[in-house]
Amino acid sequence: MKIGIMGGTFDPVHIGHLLLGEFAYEDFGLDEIWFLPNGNPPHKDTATHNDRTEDEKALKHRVEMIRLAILGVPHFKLSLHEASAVRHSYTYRTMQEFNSAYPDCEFYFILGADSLFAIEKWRFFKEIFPTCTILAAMRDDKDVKDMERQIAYLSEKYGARIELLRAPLLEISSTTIRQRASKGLSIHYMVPDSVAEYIKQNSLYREESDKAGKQDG
Ligand SMILES: Nc1ncnc2c1ncn2[C@@H]1O[C@H](COP(=O)(O)OP(=O)(O)OP(=O)(O)O)[C@@H](O)[C@H]1O
Ligand SMILES: O=C(O)c1ccc[n+]([C@@H]2O[C@H](COP(=O)([O-])O)[C@@H](O)[C@H]2O)c1
Repeated sequence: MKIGIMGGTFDPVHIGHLLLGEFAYEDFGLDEIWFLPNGNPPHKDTATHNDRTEDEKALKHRVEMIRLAILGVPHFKLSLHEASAVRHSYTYRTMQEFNSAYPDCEFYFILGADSLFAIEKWRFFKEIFPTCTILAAMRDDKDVKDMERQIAYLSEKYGARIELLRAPLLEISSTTIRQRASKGLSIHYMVPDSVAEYIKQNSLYREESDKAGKQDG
């Protein structure tokens, strides 16, 4: 089996993530795409620092939104392998564990340009390359030439196997969605309807004063 791993923080999952998964699935003849939310990303400020309950609550929301976003798509699965708010999520470790647990599977790690250009800062990043082929999509200001240069650089220096993933360019990020939701602006069409509804129902990303107002009213 050929498995695509769509790793991310997914705070929240958006159509940019889903499109990467879908194009990787089709263009590389993959059998399944596993969405892999990281529980405790060492590199992002999702942790509420010393408040384990809040971290767990936030992780539960991120996981639930993926569950809703991929509902009814048989080739999209949710992997809870990194879904611990306590243990740090490191890609090298997860990919080594996947390789050991599923020796008959071939893994493809899907990421966007920002991740491809930052990968040398990841924990024990050289250990990732033997475990998978990386499928890298363009994003933001990185064009095909920038991508090809970075792919050639990582391939020559570390023997990495990296392919360019050609998916529609979408200037959408979880940051933009959180910012829009916090101001009460529409996030429709940036996330699946079910995810927009979940964010609304649970008052996610709202200013604290708004949440208090909602509870009062
Ligand atoms: N619009 C997009 N185009 C291409 N790649 C994307 C896009 N959005 C996210 N990705 C990629 O998906 C992976 C997971 O992304 P992540 O969950 O951090 O979302 P994000 O939108 O980058 O979040 P944030 O704005 O909070 O940093 C990363 O490898 C990232 O590069
Ligand atoms: O292992 C690491 O050190 C590491 C550092 C940064 C990012 N990653 C992984 O890269 C994927 C995309 O990360 P992000 O920050 O865009 O959500 C996700 O699966 C992260 O766990 C991994």
